[in-house]
Amino acid sequence: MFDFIIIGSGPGGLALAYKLKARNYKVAVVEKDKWGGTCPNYGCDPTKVMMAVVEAKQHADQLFGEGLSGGLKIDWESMRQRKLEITDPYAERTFNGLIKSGIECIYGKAKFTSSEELVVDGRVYSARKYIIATGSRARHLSIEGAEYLNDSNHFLNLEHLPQNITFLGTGPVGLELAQLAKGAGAHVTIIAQSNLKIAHFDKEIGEAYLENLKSLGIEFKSQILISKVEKTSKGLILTGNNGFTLETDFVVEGVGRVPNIDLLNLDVLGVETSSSGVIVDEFLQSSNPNIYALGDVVAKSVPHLTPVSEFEGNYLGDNLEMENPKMINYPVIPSVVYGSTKMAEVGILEGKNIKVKFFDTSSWYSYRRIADPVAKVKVAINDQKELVGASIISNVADELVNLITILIQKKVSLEQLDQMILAYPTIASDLNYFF
Ligand SMILES: Cc1cc2nc3c(=O)[nH]c(=O)nc-3n(C[C@H](O)[C@H](O)[C@H](O)COP(=O)(O)OP(=O)(O)OC[C@H]3O[C@@H](n4cnc5c(N)ncnc54)[C@H](O)[C@@H]3O)c2cc1C
Ligand SMILES: NC(=O)c1ccc[n+]([C@@H]2O[C@H](COP(=O)([O-])OP(=O)(O)OC[C@H]3O[C@@H](n4cnc5c(N)ncnc54)[C@H](O)[C@@H]3O)[C@@H](O)[C@H]2O)c1
Repeated sequence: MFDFIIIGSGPGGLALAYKLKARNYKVAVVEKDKWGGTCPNYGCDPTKVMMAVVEAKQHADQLFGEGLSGGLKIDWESMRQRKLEITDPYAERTFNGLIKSGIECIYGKAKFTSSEELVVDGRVYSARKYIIATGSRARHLSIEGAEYLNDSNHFLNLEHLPQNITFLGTGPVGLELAQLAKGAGAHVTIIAQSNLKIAHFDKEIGEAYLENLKSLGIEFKSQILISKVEKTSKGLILTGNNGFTLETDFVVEGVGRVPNIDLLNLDVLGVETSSSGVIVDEFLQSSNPNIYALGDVVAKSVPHLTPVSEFEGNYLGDNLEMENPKMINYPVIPSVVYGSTKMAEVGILEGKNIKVKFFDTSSWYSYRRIADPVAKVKVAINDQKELVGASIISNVADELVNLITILIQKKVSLEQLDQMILAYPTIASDLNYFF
């Protein structure tokens, strides 16, 4: 009998496993696929390793004629090989790390029985408490010819890059993978089912991000709902509303994700779920007191991101079975859509007594230096003169949003910032201009 069995070895499950082990509990982790979960094997890490190559080329292109000459070309096959070399060893390293720490690793598909036992590929295990950390998987459209649609995993594993690639959806999956395909030389189209906009992001910054993608040569088709995919001798034909048709070689769905709850047989334990995942309270406890959930599998309003899953894993690791557990209290959470030009957002941008300031930073020295093509920052400031939110587009938006996140979370004032010396010229040395 274990104290805790964690189902899923993604960033959330791992953070929790190590915390509970450090508290001397008997812990097991169950995994049905690659140890480490989505982020290192199929998500954040493989996409950003490949993006580094695309970024390097675009940064060089930005300086073309300004001291740089000659052209660079991206080779998909070696870019993919580099990704495999960096990310492939991760699963084995994760497994070895767990074993070395004395955490039991159980390989296979987990499923509950009515007596609160866990069956993993026919073997039965039990624990005092279980934590569901099973993440999510790509949502697939149910349309005619759906078998010709691919998800992000298929795209990232392509040995050769097709000439014409079409992405469905303008979420981060579609927008980021489209830039990898375009950077490596494919003709790329993104199809949006509604008007062109990027959900949750500031309208103006989102529009600037889409305009930048168009300037790179990515084509957009808006208000198109694809209803059929047909295979022909030349490739694929997509059919949509209003007589829309498009010939293409390869289609990638970036139409959201579904929680991995269906395999677990949660109904027999009275665990409440919705189509968005496991329903939990502010202690991450489900409607069955012996079952908790964390990470992407949870139905929640905070974003489904790696650091959020890790935060929840650490939270449970510190609070499970403590006499006075604290309620989970999320800090401000930054989100980034990557690319050479990145879009990033944190905190709030409107509200009572909040003033919004807009800066076109493309003429600032830090941005001129790298010939950043689109650089804008919107910040929100409260009546205490503290930053409470920001929306950013630039080559360095990911770094800037993290710095602003620290300022917001720690309520750093301009006076406090002025007491610090930060290396110049860097993105940090501009921070006091935003107040
Ligand atoms: C293409 C892509 C790019 C992304 N890029 C970023 C990014 O740049 N930054 C970012 O923060 N986030 C990014 N994400 C999101 C990030 O990957 C997830 O938020 C994160 O991995 C969630 O962690 P988790 O621990 O909740 O679940 P997961 O990492 O999904 O882990 C869950 C694990 O549970 C296992 N499992 C499921 N069911 C069972 C079962 N019945 N039995 C046993 N095991 C089971 C799965 O095999 C999986 O390994 C990206 C996602 C994708 C798809
Ligand atoms: N940079 C990052 O942090 C990053 C990168 C990639 C993925 N992720 C995470 O992965 C998850 C999934 O991302 P995603 O982009 O797949 O999902 P998403 O939910 O963010 O976006 C889905 C998109 O698909 C569109 N859509 C839905 N149905 C459609 C249809 N029938 N036809 C065309 N378009 C349709 C939606 O309008 C939306 O634009 C998110 O939780 C995200 O946080 C994060």
